[in-house]
Amino acid sequence: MDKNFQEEQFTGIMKFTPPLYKQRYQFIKDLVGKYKPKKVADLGCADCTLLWMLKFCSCIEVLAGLDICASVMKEKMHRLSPLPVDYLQPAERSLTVTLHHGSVAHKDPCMLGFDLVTCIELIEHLEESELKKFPEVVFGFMAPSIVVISTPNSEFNPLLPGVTLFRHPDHKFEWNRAQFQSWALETARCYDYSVEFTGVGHPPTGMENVGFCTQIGVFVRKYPQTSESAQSEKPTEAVYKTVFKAVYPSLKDEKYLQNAVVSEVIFRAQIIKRSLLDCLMSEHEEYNDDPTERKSKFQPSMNCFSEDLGKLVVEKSMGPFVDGNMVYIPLKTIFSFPKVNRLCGTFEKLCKLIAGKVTLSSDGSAVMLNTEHENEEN
Ligand SMILES: C[S@@+](CC[C@H](N)C(=O)[O-])C[C@H]1O[C@@H](n2cnc3c(N)ncnc32)[C@H](O)[C@@H]1O
Ligand SMILES: [Mg+2]
Repeated sequence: MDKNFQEEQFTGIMKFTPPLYKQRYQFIKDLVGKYKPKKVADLGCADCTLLWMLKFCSCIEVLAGLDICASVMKEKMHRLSPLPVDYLQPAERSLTVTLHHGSVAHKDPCMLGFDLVTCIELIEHLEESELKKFPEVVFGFMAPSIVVISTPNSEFNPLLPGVTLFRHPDHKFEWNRAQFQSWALETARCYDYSVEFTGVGHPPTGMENVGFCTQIGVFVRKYPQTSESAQSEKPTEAVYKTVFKAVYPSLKDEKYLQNAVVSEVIFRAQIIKRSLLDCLMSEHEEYNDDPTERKSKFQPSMNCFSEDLGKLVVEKSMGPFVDGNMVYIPLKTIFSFPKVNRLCGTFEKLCKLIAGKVTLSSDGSAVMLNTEHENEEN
């Protein structure tokens, strides 16, 4: 028996493991993993569960949902808001999530420029007049690189207990594989897409001829969109109503980048200061000399810092030192830490981001920390 399908005596209880809706969402997640789209729109997004799952895909920078029913979208849309952790540790990517109230039978410029458009269990809910307009809106107007459409495969229905006509009372139709494939092939031909058919929800052993429980068409646009074709028919009027918008904190935003860099610089400087003072104290104990005299001329060997995790190779000339009550940690040393390096990119950017936020030596080349605070803490 197939591993994701369990059945008892065929006419008895049948259930998919994982549940079919989860298999559909996982199919989309896998596709996102494969194609790495930046902008994804989910049409007929209902309670936004798929969008919520997709917000964790780090390639995605724009997520949009559309549904004709505003109340179902609003039910759990708070799940799409940033969490406290998103502010504490802003991600490197930017992410904007928007929900629109409207119909897939209408064009709206907010749906332009997407890489992937998903329509999961949507088309069978469309009235005949809406279904007629759907290809022109999705493939002609939105024209994303990839469209995924899933819909029930009616050939599987005899295996589902209790299903007489349709699987759901709101379904306007349910197609067999030949019907779906002929509609999909004609749509693909008309709008210059290729289409491949697959599905989720395997039939039980011996019943393979009925096909998947959910049939899926993956449409890929044949030619890259030219700016001319993208511009050719832009309606001036927005018809959808935006019901939700969240802009996630991101290191792409200078404000969050500055916070992250300043905290990292202070954190690194504190660690170096502590190692330096520990070295100083152990050398003092070893030689039993006058620590104040030693302190003022102390320039440690880099061995003191060799155990600092993740530190790049540091030249001896970059070494930190103590002068009087101040510890000087050269910015070059701090820049050599991988995380600081990655966040800033260039040394100039590091200097710019911390200017006015971190106390620097008069020539601006080193972070200055007071040794006094160290003693107060102890
Ligand atoms: C069966 S639900 C599928 C929900 C979701 N895609 C999923 O897979 O869990 C179909 C959704 O399509 C929405 N819908 C129906 N007609 C629509 C239309 N013309 N435009 C946009 N959404 C529509 C319904 O409100 C409903 O939320
Ligand atoms: Mg349905």
